[in-house]
Amino acid sequence: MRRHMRRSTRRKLRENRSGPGIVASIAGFFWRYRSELLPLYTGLFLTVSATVAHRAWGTGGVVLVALFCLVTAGLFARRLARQIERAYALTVIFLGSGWWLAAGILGPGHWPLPALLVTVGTVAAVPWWAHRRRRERVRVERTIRAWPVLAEDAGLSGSRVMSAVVDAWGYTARVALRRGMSARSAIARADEIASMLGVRPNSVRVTADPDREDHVIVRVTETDPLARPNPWPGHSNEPVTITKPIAIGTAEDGTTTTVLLLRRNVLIGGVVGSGKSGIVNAILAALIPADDVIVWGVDLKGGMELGPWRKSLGRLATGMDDAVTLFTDALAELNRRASEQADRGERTWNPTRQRKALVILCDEFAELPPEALDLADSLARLGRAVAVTLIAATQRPTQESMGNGAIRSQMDIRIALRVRERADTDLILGAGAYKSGWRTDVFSLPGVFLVLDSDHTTPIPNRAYLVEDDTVTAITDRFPAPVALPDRKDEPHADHSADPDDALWTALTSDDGASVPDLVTATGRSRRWVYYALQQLQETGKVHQGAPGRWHATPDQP
Ligand SMILES: Nc1ncnc2c1ncn2[C@@H]1O[C@H](COP(=O)(O)OP(=O)(O)OP(=O)(O)O)[C@@H](O)[C@H]1O
Repeated sequence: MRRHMRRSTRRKLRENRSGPGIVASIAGFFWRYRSELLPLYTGLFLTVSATVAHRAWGTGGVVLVALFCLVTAGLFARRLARQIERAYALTVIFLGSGWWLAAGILGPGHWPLPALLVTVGTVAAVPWWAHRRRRERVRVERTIRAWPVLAEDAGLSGSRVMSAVVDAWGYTARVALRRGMSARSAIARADEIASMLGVRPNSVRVTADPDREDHVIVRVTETDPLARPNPWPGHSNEPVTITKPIAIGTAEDGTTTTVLLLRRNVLIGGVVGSGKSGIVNAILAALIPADDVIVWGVDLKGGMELGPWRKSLGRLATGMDDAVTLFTDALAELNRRASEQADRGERTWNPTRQRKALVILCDEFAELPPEALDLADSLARLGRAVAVTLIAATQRPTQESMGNGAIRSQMDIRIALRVRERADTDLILGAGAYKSGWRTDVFSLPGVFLVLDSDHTTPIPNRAYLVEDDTVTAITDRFPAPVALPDRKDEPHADHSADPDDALWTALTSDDGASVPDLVTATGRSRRWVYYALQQLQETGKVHQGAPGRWHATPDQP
């Protein structure tokens, strides 16, 4: 890349300049390579200044100046961000001041000072020459200088780099366009910019500057941080809840990619093998431990994808008829919640352990029969207030496969993996996304995605966590789906007012636990109901018997 840029910059400069003098060329060389030549310049400066000091000042003056320089430079060096850089700078300052002190008193030609300057100076220069961040910075500076000359090749004549930030994987520059040029036309020139810079295909991303139409942000990724699979990191120590964003991968800039699922529907799209099921797995791995959510799955590949999660799913439908039944029941649950909300006089359903959010996750959404699509449409439209979330994964979310586009318009979070055609990016992310720089046709690796929602408004590539099969087994063994409490319509006792599920848990979590008669009184339900509830909760390890006849909620295991 560097050779390519250097060559074309020189060619352009030759074309633009009329006969540079030899002195100008030599000066230009020493200026251009000033970073690499800094050790030489430092050695020269030390020699000349020590010669002057030796001739002009006495020993006292030299010592004072050396001490002053040592302390001042040392204070500056301490401000460097990295410890290793601070240590290097302090060592060089110490050695340089020591040599200068000796040279100022004895004269720079006094043996062995010249030999020491050359040998110690060369050894000390090696880390400087090798320092990756310095080299990166120099390279970006050169790119910025060369930009106005090279930009013509990419159809961006008149543009200039306003600022640039170098990071571990590349650099990001803010580019001012020539007057009259729109950000959109610069965004369409990402490939030409990559060619102009001589970098890998698809390693340049151009996005609009939110503040100005005549500026764009150019991101050049030199080392792809997403090239390696991103292993699932395990659960954090924080309690998992659907009310907080969950982590599903890592962004190109090294930050964790999180999405908030509560009161939002999710569309995941991408070609075969792009990693849709991988994202579904990452979502499940993060969500399953939350005790304020129950997940129902629809997998029209006969359970191939969601089958391994069966133990942790409240329900799993693997056939067309099952899917229709599941969506019908989900809609009935939604309506039940809505009327319960109305009775309680509450506007929104706030998920708790007893009143869980419901997430319906559907792989191969486009395969659903039309009647299920109608039900899914109602769920997507009406589910937010009662904490029902629909997550749909599909290859191409066309109008037909998304219930004439009605369901697509209800999808608040759009996750786009690799697509084959540009138009498919717009199908997943929304019209105009591609032209605004949201390009996923350039992705080649499974699990690399863009996410668009109210929290993610710039097209930063991410890689989903890769959840291996044994991780799925470990999670499902540890977090089996909670068993629904029996829904028996026993006559409540006259003094009963609380929700029976809430009352049951309150009684079971009290210090002394509760006996069956206590639970009957607390819940207002029959003995049979209580026995049945305890039996189910015991099977899933949620309750245990302490003293004979007394039941306790089992504390959450670490
Ligand atoms: N985040 C990821 N990191 C690395 N590899 C992944 C990731 N996600 C998926 N893969 C790999 O890519 C391959 C295809 O993934 P997956 O089955 O998720 O794709 P898909 O889009 O669901 O395909 P289909 O449309 O056939 O269901 C699998 O071999 C999987 O191991």
